[in-house]
Amino acid sequence: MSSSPSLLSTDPASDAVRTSPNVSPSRDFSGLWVPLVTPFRDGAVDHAALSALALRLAAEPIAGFVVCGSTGEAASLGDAEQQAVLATIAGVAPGVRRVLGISGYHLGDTAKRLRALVDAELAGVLLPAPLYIRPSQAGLLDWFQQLADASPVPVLVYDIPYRTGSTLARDTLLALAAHPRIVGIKDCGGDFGKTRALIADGRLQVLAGEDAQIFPTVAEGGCGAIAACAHVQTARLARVITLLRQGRLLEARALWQPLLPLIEGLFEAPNPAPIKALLSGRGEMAGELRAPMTDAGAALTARLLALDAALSSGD
Ligand SMILES: O=C(O)C1=N[C@H](C(=O)O)C[C@H](O)C1
Repeated sequence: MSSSPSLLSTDPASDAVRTSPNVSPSRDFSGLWVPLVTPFRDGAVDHAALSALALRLAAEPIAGFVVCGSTGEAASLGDAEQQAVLATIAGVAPGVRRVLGISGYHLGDTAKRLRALVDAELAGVLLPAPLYIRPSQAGLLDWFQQLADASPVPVLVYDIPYRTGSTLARDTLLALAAHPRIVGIKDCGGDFGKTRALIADGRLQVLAGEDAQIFPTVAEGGCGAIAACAHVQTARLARVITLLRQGRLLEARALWQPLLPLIEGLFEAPNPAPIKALLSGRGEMAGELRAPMTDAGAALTARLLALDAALSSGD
């Protein structure tokens, strides 16, 4: 897992693009975010494994953690469990910025949960469209505006139609960019024209939300990524983003292309089963998931372990 100087280390000047110019630090979400898995053991959250994972990743060049996102299996965690997960991460890595995933379909309840975060010391919240309902664009606009009004911290819109059932239209996102608390988007929208339009507009920070889209998104002007693959090969991924933001395309591509088989493998079964299997194979946690999630299977796990090991030995 070590990274050799030849590929990954940097001279100070080469790492100059760490944050976005002209963006206040508290509203800057650029860089590589790790949407943490939630380790389970014998059916319960394994806080020891979670602490060890957060500590390991805190030493890597990341922008922060996304807690209780889709990769964190938030849908299978009760409220008390979510709070405990957040507390564990804040306890072991207090210096690492935290974004909390908040999803739901009841506007009032979701707003209440947001208002309750006033003392949670979060960098932001990650907010998807209401699940299951499939409202009109006007309804979606209203959902995000009302929740952004209620949020005590900056909001990243989570555009993920294949999970929520709702597509956020380009004009809806551009209208949301006018809200003072909406600062960015985690882009799983599957429409690169929309991605480009948001980057060109410039008001929202665009973060790739699909692991395979990290390179094209940042190469076209996005500022980072929230990606499950960042649990492993973290320094290499962070370096790809830094190099792209510096316009060093060929160097970035040389680091990126060897990652693709691993990234593809990590999404051959529903996320987060493969990344949990890989972390389990590395001895970092049990590979347990909560129903209805099912495990990644022995063959995929073995392939992921081999790909990860080969990347690490080639650094
Ligand atoms: O947890 C997340 O946030 C991520 N979501 C995507 C998903 O919905 O599976 C994938 C991404 O790597 C991380």
